[in-house]
Amino acid sequence: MMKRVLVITGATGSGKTTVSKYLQSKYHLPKVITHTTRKPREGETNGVDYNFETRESMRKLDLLEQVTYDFNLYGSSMEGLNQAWEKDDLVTIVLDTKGAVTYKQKLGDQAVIVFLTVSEPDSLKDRLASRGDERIALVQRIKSAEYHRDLKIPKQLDGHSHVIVNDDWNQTKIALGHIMDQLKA
Ligand SMILES: Nc1nc2c(ncn2[C@@H]2O[C@H](COP(=O)(O)OP(=O)(O)O)[C@@H](O)[C@H]2O)c(=O)[nH]1
Ligand SMILES: Nc1ncnc2c1ncn2[C@@H]1O[C@H](COP(=O)(O)OP(=O)(O)O)[C@@H](O)[C@H]1O
Repeated sequence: MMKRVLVITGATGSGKTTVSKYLQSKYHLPKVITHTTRKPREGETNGVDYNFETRESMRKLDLLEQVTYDFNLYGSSMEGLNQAWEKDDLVTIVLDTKGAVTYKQKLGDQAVIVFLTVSEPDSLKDRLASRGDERIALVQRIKSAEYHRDLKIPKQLDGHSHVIVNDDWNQTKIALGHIMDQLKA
C-alpha cells in the first residue's frame, strides 16, 4: 500500500483535534506528533499532544515545514512522519492551512486533505470558550491574522480536499466514515 497522510486542517475551534482523536480511537490511525513553542494547555501532555519546545530547542530540529501561528512557532519533521508510517501506512496530522498547502505540494497524492469548517464562524468563539481556553488567549487568537486566514479554504486546496462542515458531530462522523471507506478501497 502507498503510504499516505490524512491532513486535518481548518480554523481554530473547527474541530481538528476532536476529529484527529476520533480517527485515532475509531480507525486506529497513528498521529504525527508535531512541535510547538506554545505553552501546554491544561490536560495536554508532552509527546502526546505536541512535542513542546523552547525557541532554542525548536531551532535545532530538522523540520519539513515550519509556521508562525498567533506568535508561536509550529513545525513538523519527516522523522515524525516516518515514525508514524512505521506503525501504519495511513496516518493523520493536524496542521494549519499553510502547512496543509506545503504537505500537498511536497507529498502530492500521498497527502489527503480534510478541511474543516462551520456554517456560522461566530460559533467557533463559543466552542473555544467551552473548551476552556483562557479568555486572554482566546481573544488574542481570534484577533490573529492566521485565525482569519484559516476560516477559508486556501485556493491551492480548493477542489483537492474533502470539505466537512462540522456543525453536527454525528454528520461529521458519517462524512469521515465515507472518506475512510474511499481510502481503504
Ligand atoms: N503548519 C503546521 N501547523 C501546525 C503544526 N502543529 C500544529 N499546527 C497548527 O497550528 C495551529 C494552532 O494550534 P493550537 O495552538 O494547538 O490551537 P488549535 O487551533 O486550537 O488546535 C492549528 O491550526 C494547528 O493545526 C505543524 O507542525 N505545522
Ligand atoms: N460538531 C461539533 N459541535 C459542537 N462542538 C464541537 C463539535 N466538534 C468539536 N466541538 C468542540 O469544539 C471545541 C473545539 O474543538 P477542537 O477539536 O479543539 O478544535 P481545533 O483543534 O480545530 O481547535 C472543543 O471543545 C470540541 O469539543
